[in-house]
Amino acid sequence: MKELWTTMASLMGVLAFFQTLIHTVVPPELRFAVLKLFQRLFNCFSAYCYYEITEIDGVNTNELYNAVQLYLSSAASSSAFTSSNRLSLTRGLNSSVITYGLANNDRLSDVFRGVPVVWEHIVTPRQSQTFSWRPMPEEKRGFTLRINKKNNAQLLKDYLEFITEKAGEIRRKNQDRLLYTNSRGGSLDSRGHPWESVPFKHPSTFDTLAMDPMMKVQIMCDLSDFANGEEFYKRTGRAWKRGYLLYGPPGTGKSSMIAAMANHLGYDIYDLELTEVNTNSELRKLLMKTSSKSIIVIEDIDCSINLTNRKKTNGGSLESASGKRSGPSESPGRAGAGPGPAGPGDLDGNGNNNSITLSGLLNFTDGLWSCCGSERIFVFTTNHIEKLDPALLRSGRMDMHVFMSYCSFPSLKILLKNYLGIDEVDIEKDVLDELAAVIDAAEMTPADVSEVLIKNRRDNDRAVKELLEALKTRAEKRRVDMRRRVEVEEAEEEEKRALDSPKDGSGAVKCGDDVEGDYKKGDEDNGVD
Ligand SMILES: Nc1ncnc2c1ncn2[C@@H]1O[C@H](COP(=O)(O)OP(=O)(O)OP(=O)(O)O)[C@@H](O)[C@H]1O
Ligand SMILES: [Mg+2]
Repeated sequence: MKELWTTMASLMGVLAFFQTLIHTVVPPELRFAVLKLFQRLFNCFSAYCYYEITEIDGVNTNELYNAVQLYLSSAASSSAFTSSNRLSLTRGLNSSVITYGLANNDRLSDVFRGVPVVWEHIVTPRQSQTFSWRPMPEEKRGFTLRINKKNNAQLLKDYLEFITEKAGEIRRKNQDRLLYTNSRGGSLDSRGHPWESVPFKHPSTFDTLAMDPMMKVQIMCDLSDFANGEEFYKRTGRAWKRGYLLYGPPGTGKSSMIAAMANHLGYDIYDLELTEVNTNSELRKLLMKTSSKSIIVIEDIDCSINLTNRKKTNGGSLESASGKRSGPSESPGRAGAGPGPAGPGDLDGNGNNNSITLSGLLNFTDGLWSCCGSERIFVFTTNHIEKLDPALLRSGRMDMHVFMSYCSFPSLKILLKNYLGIDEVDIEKDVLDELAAVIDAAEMTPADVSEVLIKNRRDNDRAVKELLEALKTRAEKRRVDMRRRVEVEEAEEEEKRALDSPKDGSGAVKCGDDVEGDYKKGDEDNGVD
């Protein structure tokens, strides 16, 4: 120990000697160059390489600096005070997340593929204000990366790529999602953007979503596979996109599922209001202005556009897909026509297709234009799947069809946990059995169940009792309705049979009867062409 201190003292002495020597012998204007020379000499003998990443690269912001800052913020928060005593804390506008950062002139160690590296955050006052078109910060900031010389350049490249990727992930996680809408119609904002956005704060997650647990896991895995599937999509030559069709009665959680998907993946949502889109080319422009890592949603697709008369619109839409006939400037007639089921899909007086068609929509989701970005999910919702054109339903078009059903017993357990904070074990056995027995017959939506639970959430016993009552009443009403319907159907059948049977009651065809005429009449009655 004593020897170490002696060596250190002599080293300090040597350094002090050299410093005095430089100050006395070397003229001030050469001092900087001499110091640089010494630094180079020192670097030759050093086992480390140093890389500087400055905040501003010339006059532009250095993206790598921002990425490193974000990456180190997560490293700093995970290793907390173990390697660094001082951390800076920030919270961005519109964000509810607090970010840790490396304090000025502090350092942090990291390990990449088993290789230790050290980051230092260097902040110095900016000395001379050089001329710039934009005001420069008063401080000069940069990160210095120290890495062992024996590690090759490939490692550095991989490490920086890893940091950039990680930073993107953190950025998405930290920022609140954005919900975009095209409710302004075709008009653009000052930046030429057709979408308006607001922070997306929907709290729905897969944990709070009441649905079949198996299906939930399947959808979550599918989403994760999609998000991590860049390599797979590249290898198989498929566009990196996925389509989901959510269908089921109102109040079964289709919109909640979309919010859960966005929160699960950290994607933005583009809520496409089809009734605000006038032409196929407008639709394409909207698509081109969406970002990757987003969910493009068309809610109530059966109500948004007349998708059934496909034959009528097919020819025209091919024209518009080629970009020759449609476009706002070429379709003034449509501009004031207003949306609605009667309008879309029709040809105008000149025979041009100046409106949005099914094939335009399919080009949007499926055709070449759908690939003008990547990592995008299309979600369509409908309450009436039977109303959709088979072209939309055929396999491969929408990758997953998800039926959002009435509240089942497993879903009920999730809602009880969400709203009342209770599990099965907290409910009396016979009440639980009654709930299980009546839930399917009641066909109550999760929205209806939630209403009952919210109303009584201050008193759990009362909430469960009221829910059971509501379920029983609903099940009984359905049973009565069903019986009545069967009776009406039977009566109608009976009446029809009585009308169909020949007056003499024999039913036999006699000579001279107009057989052909009778068949024709019957066919007409049945609506056969
Ligand atoms: N499966 C569910 N899990 C949890 N909550 C649900 C579920 N379904 C409905 N809810 C509750 O009911 C409300 C309405 O649900 P949501 O808007 O998601 O239904 P929807 O299927 O989109 O209905 P619509 O077809 O009318 O658009 C939500 O705010 C949510 O609180
Ligand atoms: Mg909805």
